[in-house]
Amino acid sequence: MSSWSHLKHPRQLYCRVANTFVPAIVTITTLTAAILIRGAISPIHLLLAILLGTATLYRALRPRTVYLVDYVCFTPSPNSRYPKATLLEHAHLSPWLDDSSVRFIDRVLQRSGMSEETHVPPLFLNVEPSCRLYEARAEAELVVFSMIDELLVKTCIDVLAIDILITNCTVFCPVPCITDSIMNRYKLRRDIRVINLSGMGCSAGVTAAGLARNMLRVMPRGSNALVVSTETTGPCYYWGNNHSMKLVNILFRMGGAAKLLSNSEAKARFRFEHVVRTIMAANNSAYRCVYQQEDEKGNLGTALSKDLMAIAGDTLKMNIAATARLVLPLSEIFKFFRFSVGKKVLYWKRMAPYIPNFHFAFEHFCIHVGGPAVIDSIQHGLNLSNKDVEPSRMTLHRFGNQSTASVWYQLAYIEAKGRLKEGNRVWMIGFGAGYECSTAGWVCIRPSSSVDGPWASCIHRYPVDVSKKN
Ligand SMILES: CC(C)(COP(=O)(O)OP(=O)(O)OC[C@H]1O[C@@H](n2cnc3c(N)ncnc32)[C@H](O)[C@@H]1OP(=O)(O)O)[C@@H](O)C(=O)NCCC(=O)NCCSC(=O)CC(=O)O
Repeated sequence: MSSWSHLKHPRQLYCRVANTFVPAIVTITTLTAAILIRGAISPIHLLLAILLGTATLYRALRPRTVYLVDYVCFTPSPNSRYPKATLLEHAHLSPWLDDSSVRFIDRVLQRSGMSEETHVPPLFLNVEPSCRLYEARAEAELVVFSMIDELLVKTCIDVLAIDILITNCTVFCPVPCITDSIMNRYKLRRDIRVINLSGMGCSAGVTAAGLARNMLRVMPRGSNALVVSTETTGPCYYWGNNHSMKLVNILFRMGGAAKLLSNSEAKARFRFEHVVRTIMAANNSAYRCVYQQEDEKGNLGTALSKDLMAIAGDTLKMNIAATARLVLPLSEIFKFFRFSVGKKVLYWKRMAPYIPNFHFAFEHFCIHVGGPAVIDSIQHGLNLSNKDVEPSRMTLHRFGNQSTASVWYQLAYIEAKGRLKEGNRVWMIGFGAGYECSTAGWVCIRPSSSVDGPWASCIHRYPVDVSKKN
């Protein structure tokens, strides 16, 4: 297949010609005609010709607006349900875990804010889930392929119309990579742009969407990007007794989200407004606060530092400073600016911290489901109400920490509750290893007309009261 083979596709061919060649030909012809006959026409006509040419050229070359056509969240099978009692029983039966670890698992499970209905892959039904490569691959393929199948049906897109494929998965990075498995299964075109992100933690889903946006902004109109975000839980399993590393086994669950982005508005449900990334990896404690390592016995796992909440709060503050000027009205920007100058330039130590009111900019908030303490910390940091963080708490309750996909389950929750209206603005806030905070703003063009996806069978039971810790 040559690099032009996709142009055999009539829609692609039409878009390429309409977007690239027609504006260029119109511009060149107009300017040439104007120059050739400039003696015969008045200066005003010449000026108009130049203006028309410039406008046409600007329209052809300006960065394009990017849209979300639709998204799908992985719906786990009821067979993969993982009650807390199963995890605890396995901990009791495990020959490797000491009493302190079993007590720790029990205590954190009770305070995790999670229900009895979260999901894991079948290998977790073993007392010690030793994950081999084929099992990790099976988990990744189950989640990724079922989501893409559903997304293709939902959006009615031909696989040959996909121009960009981006996947993100932190821990499982096989050879060939997940993008190659997708290309192999769906027989995607050879000339598409393919990117596989790994090691980037739970903010990578927002990062991947931002990357797709940047690419679509400069591609021919009508280009499409498939972005697939997941985390495989099997390879994350930690066998040892280090509590900070054990937390991952307790909080993380199976999940994923697939999204179709496009630079054509046709069929789009959301407009992608902005993306802001704040990366704190230059700071040592931020760099170490989500850290893959081996414990003293050589067991591989990822340690979550007790400082994580404070670091997440600091990273969010920096992200807010960059996001505020993009989304807030001038009055709020001015108040925030006055606070920043007072605090940082004039050193007014007793000045009360000013938290911008983001309700001026967004109607809905999708905050990464790191754990109950992470959600509490962000709620406090942004001065949000319990209603604002309800999608986050309910997603944690129903599905656990699904890493990078969790913000999409929250969007699905808001839609399933019928709360998303045309013109509503959504703020997605992802946190992840690095330490990184990636935020994205979306405007709803068309809310979902039906309740489908992961909340379909249980939305009538939500919200539930999670304030009482058992
Ligand atoms: C773990 C919790 C559910 C515990 O709930 P509470 O805070 O209500 O209870 P608590 O403070 O009494 O803590 C219960 C016990 O857990 C211990 N504990 C808490 N955090 C710990 C940590 N990071 N390492 C080791 N132990 C820890 C406490 O010391 C206590 O032990 P003892 O009983 O011995 O006193 C909560 O603290 C929480 O949500 N933590 C955030 C988890 C987290 O880091 N999530 C981010 C995942 S990474 C992610 O999503 C993004 C990404 O990076 O990619």
